[in-house]
Amino acid sequence: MVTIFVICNTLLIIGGIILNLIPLSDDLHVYFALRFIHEYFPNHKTCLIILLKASIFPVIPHMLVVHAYQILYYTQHSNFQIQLFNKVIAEVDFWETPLRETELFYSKPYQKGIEKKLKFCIQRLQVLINAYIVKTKEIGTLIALFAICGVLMGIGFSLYLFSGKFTPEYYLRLTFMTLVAVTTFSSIIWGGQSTETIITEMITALCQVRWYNFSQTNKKLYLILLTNMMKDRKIKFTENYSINYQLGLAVLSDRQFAMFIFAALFFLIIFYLYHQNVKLNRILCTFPEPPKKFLLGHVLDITSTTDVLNVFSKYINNYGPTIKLRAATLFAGLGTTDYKLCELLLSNNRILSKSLNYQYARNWLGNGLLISDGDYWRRHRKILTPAFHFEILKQFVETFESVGKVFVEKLDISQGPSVDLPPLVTLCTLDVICETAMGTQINAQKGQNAKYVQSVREMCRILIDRGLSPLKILNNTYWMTKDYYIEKKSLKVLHSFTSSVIEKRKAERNERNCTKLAFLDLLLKFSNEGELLTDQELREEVDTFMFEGHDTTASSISFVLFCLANHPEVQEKVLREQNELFGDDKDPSVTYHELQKMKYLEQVIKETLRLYPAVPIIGRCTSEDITFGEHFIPKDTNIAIYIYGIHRNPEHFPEPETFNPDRFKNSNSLPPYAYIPFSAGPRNCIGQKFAMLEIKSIVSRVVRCFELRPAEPYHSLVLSAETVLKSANGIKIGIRKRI
Ligand code: HEM
Repeated sequence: MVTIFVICNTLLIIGGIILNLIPLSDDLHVYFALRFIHEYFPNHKTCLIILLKASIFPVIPHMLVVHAYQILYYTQHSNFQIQLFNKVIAEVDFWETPLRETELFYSKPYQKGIEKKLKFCIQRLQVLINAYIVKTKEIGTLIALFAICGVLMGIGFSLYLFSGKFTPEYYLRLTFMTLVAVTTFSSIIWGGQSTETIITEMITALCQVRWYNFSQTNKKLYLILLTNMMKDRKIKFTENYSINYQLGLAVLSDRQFAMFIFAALFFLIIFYLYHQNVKLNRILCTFPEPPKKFLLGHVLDITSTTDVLNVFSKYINNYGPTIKLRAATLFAGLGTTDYKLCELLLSNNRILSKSLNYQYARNWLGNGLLISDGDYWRRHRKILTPAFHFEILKQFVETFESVGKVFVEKLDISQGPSVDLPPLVTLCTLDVICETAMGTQINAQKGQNAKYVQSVREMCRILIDRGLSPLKILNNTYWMTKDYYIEKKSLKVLHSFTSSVIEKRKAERNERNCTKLAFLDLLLKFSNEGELLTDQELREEVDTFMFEGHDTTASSISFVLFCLANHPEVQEKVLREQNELFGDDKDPSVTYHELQKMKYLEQVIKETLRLYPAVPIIGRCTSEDITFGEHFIPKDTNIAIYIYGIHRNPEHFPEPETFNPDRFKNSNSLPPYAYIPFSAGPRNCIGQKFAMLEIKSIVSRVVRCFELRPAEPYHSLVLSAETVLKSANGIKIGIRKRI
C-alpha cells in the first residue's frame, strides 16, 4: 500500500512541477521568493525562477518523507530479522540442554549459570524494547506533526480557494499540491500504523523465546539477531546529527529512480528546445530581434492586454519597423509597422490565411468570412459583397436612428461629470447589429435577452484570455480550465439563438415579403438565386457579423466621443456642421444622404480611428515564400501587422500623438497602406461603409443632444489591445444635456 502511495505521489509531483513551471501572470504575488529574485538577480531571473519552481514540488515532499521512512525502515527491517529468527528457532532443539529442575532448586553454581543467562537476555531484551519504544514515540510525534501540518495546509488551501482571487490555473496547481500532500501524508500515516502493529508482534515474539535454555545454537542466533538489529548504519557527524545513509537510500530508491527518470526527461526536453532554438535562430535572421529570454523568447514580455501596445511600440522604436519575435522556442514570427511590407502582404491575392491566434474564434465563428481562407473564402466573399452595396446600406439608416434614439435616452439618464461609455455603447451597437444582421430586435439596451448579451461578452473575453494564458493556448490543456466550460455554455446559447433566428426568417420569407431586409435575408435571397449556402454556413456568417460588427463600432464610437469631449473646439465644429444640416430641428429624421454630407464628422472619425484603431493588430500567415528587399520570409511565417504603430508614423502623420481631424481634409497624399483602420486589399473590412454610417448616425445624434466635456476627475486612458482596442480603466467623459 505504501508503495502505491509513493508511486502516485511521485507522478503527482512530476505533474505539479510541469504545471508550476508554466508562468502565470500573478506568480509574483503568489511566490514571494520570485519578487526577491526579480529585485536582486534581474540578470539571472529566468534561470533562477525555473530552478526555484522546479524544485518546490519534489524537494518539499522529499524532505518530509526521508525522516519518516528511516523510522519505518528501521522497524520494518528489525521485524524481518525477528521473523527470520523465530523461524530458525522453531527448528532448533530447545531441549538440547533441558532445564534441570532439581539442580535449579539445590545447586548454587547451576542457579548462578541460569541467572547469568537470564540477566543477559533480560538486559538485551530491555534494550530492544527501549529502542522500539523510542521509535514508536518518534513515529507518533511525526504523525501528530504531519496531522497538524495537514490541517494547516488544508486551512491555507481553503482560504485560497474561497478567496476567489485565483484563476483556474492556480486552482489546478493547488489541486496537484493538495494531492501531493495527501499522498505524502497518507503514505506515512499508513506506514506508521503498520509499524505499530509490527512492533507489538515483535515484542510478543521476543518475549516468548525461552532464553534460559541458552544453548550454543540459540546463543549464536541471538547474537546474529542483535548484531543485525542493533548495528548503527549511520554516517555520524556529531552525536546529534547523523545521516542514516544506507537505510535512507534503500527505502527511497524507488522515489530516487522516478526522480532520475524525470530529470532525464527534463533534460531531454531542454535539449530538444535548445535544438529548436538554434533552428529558429537561423530563420528570419536578417530581421532585428529584441533581447529574448533563453528558451522562452519574448513570451514573458507581454503578460496582459495592457502591455501589448507599449511593448510593441518599444520594440519598433528601438529595433526598426519590422522585428522578429519568438513564442518560446516553438514559433518565430514577425511584427511590422512597415507600410511597404503591409502592402506586399495585404495586396497579395494568394496570402489570405490568418495567423494562428484567429483559430480561437473558430468554435464560435466556424468557417465564417473572418477566419476562412482559400477558395472557400473567395466564394463566400463573392456571395456576401452585394449585401454591403450602398443601396442596401441605405435601408439600415432607419435602424441606426431608432436604436440611437434609445441610446440617447439611456445617456440622458446616466448624464453626469464622469460617465463610462463602453458598457452603454456596446449594448447600443449590439442592438444595431442584431437588427441589421438577423432582422431581430434583442433590445439589449432595455435589458432584454441578457443571456445572449452575456454570452457574446464572455466569448469576446475568452478569445483574448486564450492568447495570454499558457494553459489556454493549446487545445490539449484548454479543457482543464474553467473557460473551456464557460465557452461551451456560451456557444450553446449563441448558436441556438442564431439557428432559431435563421429558421424563423426562412419560414417568414416564404410567408410574407419583407420590405426591410437584414443581412441574413439577403444571404438567403442570394443563396437561393445562385449558389446555396447551407444552414451551418449561414449561421457562421451571421455569427461573424455579430462578432466583427458590434465591438469594433462600440470601441470606435466610445473613442470618438472621448476625443470630442477632450477637444471642445473640434466638438464645436461638429455641432456647427449639424446645425448647418438640420437648423433648429432638435430631433431630425436623418437620411443616408445627410449622413454622407457630414464631412467634418467623417474627418473626426478618421482621425479617431488613426489614434485608436478599433482593430489595433491583425495577423497573416504567408502561404508562399516571399522576398522583401534583402529579406527572405519563408512560407508559413506568422506576421503581426501593427496598425496602431503604422498610424503613428511621423513621416506620414507629423506630431502623431496630436488629435487633429484636419489631417484628413485631404488625405489623398497618403501612401495607400499608411492608414489602414479597416485593413486593405482583398481581405479588407467588408463592413467599413456600414460602420462609418453607424458611427456617424450615433455620434451626430449624441452631439446634437449633449454637451461633452472632459471627465471630472480627469480621466486618462489605459489602452488595452483585446479583440478590439479598449481602455482597461474605461472611457469616461462628462455629459450634460444641451438646452
Ligand atoms: C469601426 C468599425 C470596424 C473596424 C475598425 C473594422 C476593422 C476590420 C479589420 C481591420 C478587418 C481585417 C481583419 C483581418 O484582416 O484580420 C476587418 C474584417 C472584417 N470586418 Fe470589420 N471593422 C469594423 C466594423 C465591421 C462591421 C460593422 C462589420 C459587419 C457588419 C464588419 C465585418 C467584417 C468582416 C466580415 C471581416 C472579415 C473580412 C474578410 O476577411 O473577408 N466589420 N474589419
